Amino acid sequence: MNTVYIVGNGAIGRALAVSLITAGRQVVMLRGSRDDLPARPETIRLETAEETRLEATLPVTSLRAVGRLDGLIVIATKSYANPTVALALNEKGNDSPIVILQNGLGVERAFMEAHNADIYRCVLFATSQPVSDEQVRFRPVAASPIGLVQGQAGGLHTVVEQLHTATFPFRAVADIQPVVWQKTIINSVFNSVCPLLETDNGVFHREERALALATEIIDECVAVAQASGIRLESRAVVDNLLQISRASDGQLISTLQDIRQGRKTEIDTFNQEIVRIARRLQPAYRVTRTQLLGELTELKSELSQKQYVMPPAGGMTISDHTP
Ligand SMILES: NC(=O)C1=CN([C@@H]2O[C@H](COP(=O)(O)OP(=O)(O)OC[C@H]3O[C@@H](n4cnc5c(N)ncnc54)[C@H](OP(=O)(O)O)[C@@H]3O)[C@@H](O)[C@H]2O)C=CC1
Ligand SMILES: CC(C)(CO)C(=O)C(=O)O
Repeated sequence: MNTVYIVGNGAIGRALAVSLITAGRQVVMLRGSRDDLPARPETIRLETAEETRLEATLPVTSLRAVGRLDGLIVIATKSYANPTVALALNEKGNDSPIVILQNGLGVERAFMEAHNADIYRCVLFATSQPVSDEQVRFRPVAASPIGLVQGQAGGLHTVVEQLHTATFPFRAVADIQPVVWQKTIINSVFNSVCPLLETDNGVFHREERALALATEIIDECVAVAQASGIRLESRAVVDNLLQISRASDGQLISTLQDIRQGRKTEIDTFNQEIVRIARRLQPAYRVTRTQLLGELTELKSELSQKQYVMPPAGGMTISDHTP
């Protein structure tokens, strides 16, 4: 049986690990951000849509501690870690296929530059969030599509079979790029507007003005997608945004959680990547709303990392950030 190596012991990586182990597959979890941990078993509980709880114990070690990886490699880290993770995999002389389970445009680039292996891209139609140190709440919305971005198309169905379970479903698609664009445009709206308004994902189906702003951003980004040869219509993206807004009413987007906890965000692979692509077009496209929202989100993240503190009675202080 082929081992599935999951890099990134976060909300998505853990949900995938439990779904695979409880279906009888072989899994090793590789920590992406830590290389100082001894190998040890870890028990993870998964709360799924039907309120059923699945539990699995799996080996957890660090990416740097393992030797050559012979199996299927799944990348479930945050995308800003990709250059470092791709380099660490490259140092192992690795040629196992890689599947990238991340949001964002161009997130596969670091792996394509570092590896000759087959590289697949998945667009996640699921939400997953930690409930405690051992427990994750996971909700699949639909089977997550996987498509080839580098290498031989013949392996796609085998890769999907290796990852697909009833708990965390996947499906093969011939062309993943339109799906990547649609989801990235949706992320460019959710992951900037919600953190800036300090509100939950439901705002677009509740508030007409928020939906009007979302539609303007979507129109800007769809024009860039179409000029880049991607078949995508604004109406379909707006409908999908509204579905997600209704389904995740009350939930806080990951970017807002990242900002509140002083962590980096993935906004560079959403708004800012679309801005870069728009600039390279001949003639260049202007995506002013998308760009401004991306820049404000980046700035908010930077300020939170510098630990600006807003005291309750107004006036701002800057806390001492001596490391
Ligand atoms: N959660 C969700 O509902 C959804 C998530 N996604 C996407 O899935 C991907 C994974 O997200 P999610 O699991 O929620 O994220 P989490 O923050 O829960 O986990 C991400 C993992 O990334 C690793 N990581 C973070 N920083 C670094 C670093 N500097 N170097 C190396 N590794 C690092 C850590 O792995 P370790 O702990 O092993 O060190 C961390 O656990 C993201 O691209 C996200 O946008 C898409 C749709 C929905
Ligand atoms: C757009 C959304 C909210 C859909 O799950 C998402 O991608 C996320 O949770 O990061």
